Amino acid sequence: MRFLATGEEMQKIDQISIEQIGIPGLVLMERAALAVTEEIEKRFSRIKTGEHDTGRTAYTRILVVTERGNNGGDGLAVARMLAEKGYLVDVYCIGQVSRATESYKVQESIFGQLGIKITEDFPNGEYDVIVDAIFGVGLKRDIEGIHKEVIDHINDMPAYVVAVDIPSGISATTGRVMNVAVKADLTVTMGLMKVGMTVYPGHGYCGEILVKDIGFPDKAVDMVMPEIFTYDEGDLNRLNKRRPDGNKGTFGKVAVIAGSQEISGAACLAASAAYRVGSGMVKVYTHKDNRVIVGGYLPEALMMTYQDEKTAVICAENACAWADVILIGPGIGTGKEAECMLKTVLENFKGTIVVDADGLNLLSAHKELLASGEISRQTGNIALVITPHVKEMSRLTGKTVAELKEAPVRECRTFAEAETLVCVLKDARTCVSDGGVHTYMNTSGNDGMATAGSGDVLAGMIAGLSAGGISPTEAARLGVYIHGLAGDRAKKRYGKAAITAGSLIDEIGPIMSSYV
Ligand SMILES: NC(=O)C1=CN([C@@H]2O[C@H](COP(=O)(O)OP(=O)(O)OC[C@H]3O[C@@H](n4cnc5c(N)ncnc54)[C@H](O)[C@@H]3O)[C@@H](O)[C@H]2O)[C@@H](O)CC1
Ligand SMILES: Nc1ncnc2c1ncn2[C@@H]1O[C@H](COP(=O)(O)OP(=O)(O)O)[C@@H](O)[C@H]1O
Ligand SMILES: [K+]
Repeated sequence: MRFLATGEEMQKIDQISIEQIGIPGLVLMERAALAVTEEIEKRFSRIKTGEHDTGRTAYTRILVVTERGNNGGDGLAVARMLAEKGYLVDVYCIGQVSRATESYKVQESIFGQLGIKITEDFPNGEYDVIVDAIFGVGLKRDIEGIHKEVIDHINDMPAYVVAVDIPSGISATTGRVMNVAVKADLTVTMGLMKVGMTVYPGHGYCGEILVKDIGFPDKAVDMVMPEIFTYDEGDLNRLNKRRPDGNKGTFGKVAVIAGSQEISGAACLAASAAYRVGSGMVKVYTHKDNRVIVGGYLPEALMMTYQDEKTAVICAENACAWADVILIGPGIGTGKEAECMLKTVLENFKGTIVVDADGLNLLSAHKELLASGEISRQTGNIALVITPHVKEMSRLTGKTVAELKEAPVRECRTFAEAETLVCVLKDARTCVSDGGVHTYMNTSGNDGMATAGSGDVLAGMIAGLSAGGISPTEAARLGVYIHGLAGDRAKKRYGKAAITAGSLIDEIGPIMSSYV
């Protein structure tokens, strides 16, 4: 588990490290600069290769662009370190002298001692590398005037761009482009990954991202305790180990209420995904027209079918009596039969319910259903997990898609807290909240997963993990994380464009195998 810091949280960590714990700011700055310098050295040697036969030595030319904040201070230290190593370095500083921070001034005075010049006009030369040290986490408002001109100019140049801490112009908190932003090839960020570099559009401006430890003490991070966290591969050990003496009842029974007269695939995908995360038994409740298709796709699935409202309710009642976890919604439509089944499940089931897709559209149209079982949810006896994408969330909350995209973490958490449920707000970066202080933000996966049925697979995975005995919140986080990893494996195997929902299911086993 690793924290992702907002701009404000990172500045607090900085401040506590320096002012309360006593680590000198310049020590942190030198370590930040060293980290950037080393990465440039790895990629560009001092003398350019392949140009010896011209008869003269060609040196790598580097332009460092700074403001007079501490990000600029990092930049000056990078310029000095590279110049000491023999690179040809020019430094261009924007900004008023009066705004210089103390650490910037120290770096500037070292420059004076060494006789390195800082220019106050954008140099005309050609550069191999540009180091962007204009703004870091201190960026506050939209960028205008000379700063905008300089950033536009950097983006027009053919050089390789290295951003110090974060590309200038990206909000470290929201990932928003503050009017204009540097498009980096590499971003070397200090201490913690920033939220704004994880979400879009910010992520798209970072290029390759490296997080460097520059000595912020854990104590400072613990004192701030950032609100957002993500998982990496080490977190797969949160999965339950399978019991060698277990039987199919031990590993959980999942009811998948999915599909309708017109739709059969959703039930197949969700049920199959529930099996692949380890469920002992999966029973599909679907329209009778789907019996042959589901049976053919997944002979392992148990099945019960309905053909009208009355038999739909019987199906839902059977699921309530049989299952440990019920997934309801993929492809069920929004007709009377679907509505009756959802109502029956929400009012009667005493376990974890996962509601997806059409189930969510029905909830939007019948908000009173959200209240059924809320008291039992408050006491922790049962749980409700919802998996809306932003459009479905918009229908549920009445907020616009733009409003939700502006603050997905806040919206996800607020809704989860207000309705006592686990909310999985799906997008390119999916958030999971159970209303608690900390929100999970997923960082696995890729745009190849924007393919029909991908959400059905996720819903089946969450239901299956939860039936295996993992708490609903953890099942939602791990489900989202593994779903993304499956997307990343499928991307390597087939290429992004060729990923299908079915190909995601095939990747689940290898991901889980070493941990379960
Ligand atoms: N405190 C320290 O000594 C350390 C700071 N570090 C670096 O310092 C950065 C943060 O430094 P600062 O807090 O000084 O801020 P920045 O260097 O990010 O920003 C510079 C200044 O620009 C001004 N500004 C903000 N938005 C503007 C806009 N739209 N147009 C014009 N001016 C604007 C702000 O007033 C700010 O003081 C980090 O990102 C990191 O790179 C790290 O080196 C670690 C150590
Ligand atoms: N650009 C993207 N990057 C990463 N994951 C994505 C991206 N676009 C979609 N996804 C993921 O794919 C899934 C799509 O689910 P959903 O919208 O419900 O599709 P469907 O209804 O077709 O199954 C979600 O888990 C979502 O997070
Ligand atoms: K920067």
